[in-house]
Amino acid sequence: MSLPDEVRRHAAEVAASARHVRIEDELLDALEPGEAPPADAERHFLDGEPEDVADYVLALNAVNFGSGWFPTLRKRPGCSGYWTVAWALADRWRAEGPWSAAELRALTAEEVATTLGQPPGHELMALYAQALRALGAFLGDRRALDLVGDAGGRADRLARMVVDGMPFYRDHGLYKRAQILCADVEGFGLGRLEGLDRLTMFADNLVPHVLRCAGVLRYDDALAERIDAGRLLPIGGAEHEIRCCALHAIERLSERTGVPPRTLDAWLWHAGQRPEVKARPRHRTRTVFY
Ligand SMILES: Nc1nc2c(c(CN[C@H]3C=C[C@H](O)[C@@H]3O)cn2[C@@H]2O[C@H](COP(=O)(O)O)[C@@H](O)[C@H]2O)c(=O)[nH]1
Repeated sequence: MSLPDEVRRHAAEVAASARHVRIEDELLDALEPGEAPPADAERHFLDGEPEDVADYVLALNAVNFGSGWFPTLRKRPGCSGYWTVAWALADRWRAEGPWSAAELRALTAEEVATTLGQPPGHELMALYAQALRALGAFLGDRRALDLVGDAGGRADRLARMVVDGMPFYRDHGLYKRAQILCADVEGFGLGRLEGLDRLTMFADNLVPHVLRCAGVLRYDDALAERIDAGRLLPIGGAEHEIRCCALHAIERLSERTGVPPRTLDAWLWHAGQRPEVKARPRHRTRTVFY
């Protein structure tokens, strides 16, 4: 069974037995998912050689987590946590070029903090440095485009390669970051991967929040109060139910609309950047998975 199909089945099983989260099916039909986000050539690194852009996409995806710590990050003006990290990394690429695999293997938390404009002792910077060192070890003497080539143009294989090769991708059951990496390979123009439309939604904390704001996901009172009070949720349990129910709801919406889950995800995540959506607290879990 392909990795995305494994995720689809897992999420359906969790959604069927969820105790804290319910999908309001009739509101799902009424959902306006929004529209495709515009390319952002300032906050992303798009304007370089394909090899350098590929290295950027891999490094950015290696640190595409930390939402549980984002309220403690120094954000760039008008930027969310993700965009703060993406923009700072793009600036580094424009100023000094890519980190080579050897440089990745030697990265310290202090260097990562300096690059991203964060306090040196920040816990998330140590995790980012660990993730980037693991990327350097995983690449060996390859560059990012070589990795895409090794996947033989198949999204499922690329996803499994990074899950097998780097522990921080082992978001078992949902594999959010392994799947979004595949979408980004195509999204950043690095090549065609077959099977992209079989990818599921990318189970982070923002898309489920957009669904909650639309009434599609309903949390039980205790869970809702905890999230609205900004209290962290431990990994597993309710946060896993939230992510599985969101993913399962998007599967249903995809079946009805014919729009691939990865496209619905992009529209909804982009919609989630709106101030009125950001004004309401979403669930926070400190994990390397999203
Ligand atoms: N489901 C889903 N989750 C996504 C993304 C992205 C950005 N990627 C796209 C952006 C342009 C390109 O098209 C990339 O594909 C980040 N995240 C997650 O969000 C969280 C951070 O959120 P905030 O606090 O607001 O920055 C964090 O867990 C991060 O892992 C996505 O697209 N879908």
